[in-house]
Amino acid sequence: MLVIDGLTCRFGNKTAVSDVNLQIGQGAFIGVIGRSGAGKSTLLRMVNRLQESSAGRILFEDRDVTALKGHELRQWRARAAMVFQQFNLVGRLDVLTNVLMGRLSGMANWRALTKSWSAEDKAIALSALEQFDMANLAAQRADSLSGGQQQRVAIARALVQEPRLILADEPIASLDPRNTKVVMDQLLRINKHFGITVMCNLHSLELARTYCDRLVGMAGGKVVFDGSPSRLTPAVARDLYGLEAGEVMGELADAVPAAGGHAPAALPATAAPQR
Ligand SMILES: Nc1ncnc2c1ncn2[C@@H]1O[C@H](COP(=O)(O)OP(=O)(O)OP(=O)(O)O)[C@@H](O)[C@H]1O
Repeated sequence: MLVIDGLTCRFGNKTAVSDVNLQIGQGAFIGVIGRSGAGKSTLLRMVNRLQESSAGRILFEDRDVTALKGHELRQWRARAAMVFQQFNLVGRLDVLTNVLMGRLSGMANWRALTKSWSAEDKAIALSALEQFDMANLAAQRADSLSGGQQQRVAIARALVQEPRLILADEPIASLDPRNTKVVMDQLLRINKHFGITVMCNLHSLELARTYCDRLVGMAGGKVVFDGSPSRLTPAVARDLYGLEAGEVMGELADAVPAAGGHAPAALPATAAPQR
């Protein structure tokens, strides 16, 4: 269980994330939705501790993640693997080495410094590539791959970190529709097969409704919707996205009522299904 308790992040006078409270059971697939600037990235980055919080706590299986330092913090960052919109691979290195980077946190210092991978680490990395039908690309430079292939390598790298949680920050924002489906299917497979919790920031509500079992809607740094995708009605979308609602709702756009006819402001955060 991941517990986010009163989590807040301020940048100077700006409150990017304000008093967020969530309880997320192991194995959930959570979509974090909301317009640009709502605080989605900051929330995910705080969970990984890439971004320090200004107030509040993060607990994972009753352990206070917000207090971790040094080796324990590095281990947490491996257990809560990030997947980024821009993949964050090392382009000049081959695919296998990029995946092996996911093993660094568990390696002895001398091995990590000299990048002398053990036979076991190589086997784990190759097996991760095989799972996604990418073993044939192991020797290719990462920057020679398409965007979709690079994101699949990044997810393989996340998987060899032996994560309990994958934090995917708009993972398909740079991809075409075909690769979007491949990458989302890959995240779903990891979620279902290994029981790894996924928290995924998504711009498209259509995708969020298709893949996620729970949606967390943010506006102005606060959670304003928390519930199952079926409860994400056009009216809720309008509250979250305003005039952009039609654009992000995809095939449901026609059902979105005309602007101005709906009460704005924050919705009450609702009791969410906990798994
Ligand atoms: N390092 C930073 N310094 C100052 N302000 C920041 C920083 N990071 C984020 N912000 C601000 O915090 C707010 C939330 O940003 P965040 O990136 O979390 O939103 P988001 O919902 O992920 O948006 P997007 O979908 O555009 O990525 C924004 O107003 C943003 O400008």
